[in-house]
Amino acid sequence: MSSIDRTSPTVAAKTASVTPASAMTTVGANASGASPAAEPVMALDDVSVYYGDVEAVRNVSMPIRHNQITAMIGPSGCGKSTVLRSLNRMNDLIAGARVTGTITYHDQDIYAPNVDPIQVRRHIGMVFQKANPFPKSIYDNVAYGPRLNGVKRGLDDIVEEALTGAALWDEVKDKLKTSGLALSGGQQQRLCIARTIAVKPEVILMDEPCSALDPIATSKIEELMYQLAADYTIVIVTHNMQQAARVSHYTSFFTAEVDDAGVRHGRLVEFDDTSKIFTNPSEQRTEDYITGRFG
Ligand SMILES: Nc1ncnc2c1ncn2[C@@H]1O[C@H](COP(=O)(O)OP(=O)(O)OP(=O)(O)O)[C@@H](O)[C@H]1O
Repeated sequence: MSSIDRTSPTVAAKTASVTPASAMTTVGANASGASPAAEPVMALDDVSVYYGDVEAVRNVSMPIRHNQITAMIGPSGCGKSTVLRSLNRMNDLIAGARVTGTITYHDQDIYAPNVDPIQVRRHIGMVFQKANPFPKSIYDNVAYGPRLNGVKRGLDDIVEEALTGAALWDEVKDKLKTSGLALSGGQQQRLCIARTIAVKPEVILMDEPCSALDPIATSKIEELMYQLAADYTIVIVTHNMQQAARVSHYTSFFTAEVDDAGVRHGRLVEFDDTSKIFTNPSEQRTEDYITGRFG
């Protein structure tokens, strides 16, 4: 296997039911809309991530379900970003980082020796904490990935479609030649989302995409996430529990534990429907965290 196949029959049918974000505004009020029927697109099985000799995250197992939004929450340093980066092999770019266990995408091990990480990232895209447009025009930012993939024709349509999908088209359609860096922070983040969806990934990883944004720009991105979930599977790391409760269908709660040898590791405490995590979690540690008793 040298490439990654996203057309597995296991996810041929779109099974998600998406609840409008506006219907989910307060912590605990989330009707979740989690679709138990949604097939996993990805699965983590006993995943540990090391930086050199240090095991930063230990034994994580959870599914990432098709066209659902999965949030990762937990206190600082518990390994949320580390796990997120392992989902599209971004950790490969960090010297000394190593993943054990299995992460599959459509039942294919993305760390198998014959899998090309660039192919993985084509199917599993990423949006970072700080918007990072290239110092290029808005058009060229969005066209960058398709051009890299050898697309020469129909770029105008691809750019319009991606900017429309990222809820930015109306704001920029008359200034496509303007630098992406001239946009506001929230617009830059939506430009980065447009850049990501222009290459039509199936999964979008978002690492605290709103942490640098004001509340209005944040609510636009949250609304956008909900729209994107009709077509994409999204995994989001967020420090903001209300955000996790508002936007996600599933939530994984991580914490850091100190083992018998005194070494600190990130652990997945609980994974469940977001509504369950925020109203009736199974673990005391989850309840303590979401009620603000620690973290
Ligand atoms: N590039 C790296 N090299 C070495 N150690 C790292 C690296 N990145 C993260 N770590 C360590 O891995 C552990 C988990 O970090 P990570 O950033 O994944 O946690 P997090 O839950 O996302 O934290 P935060 O919420 O503060 O962003 C921490 O102990 C951190 O110091």
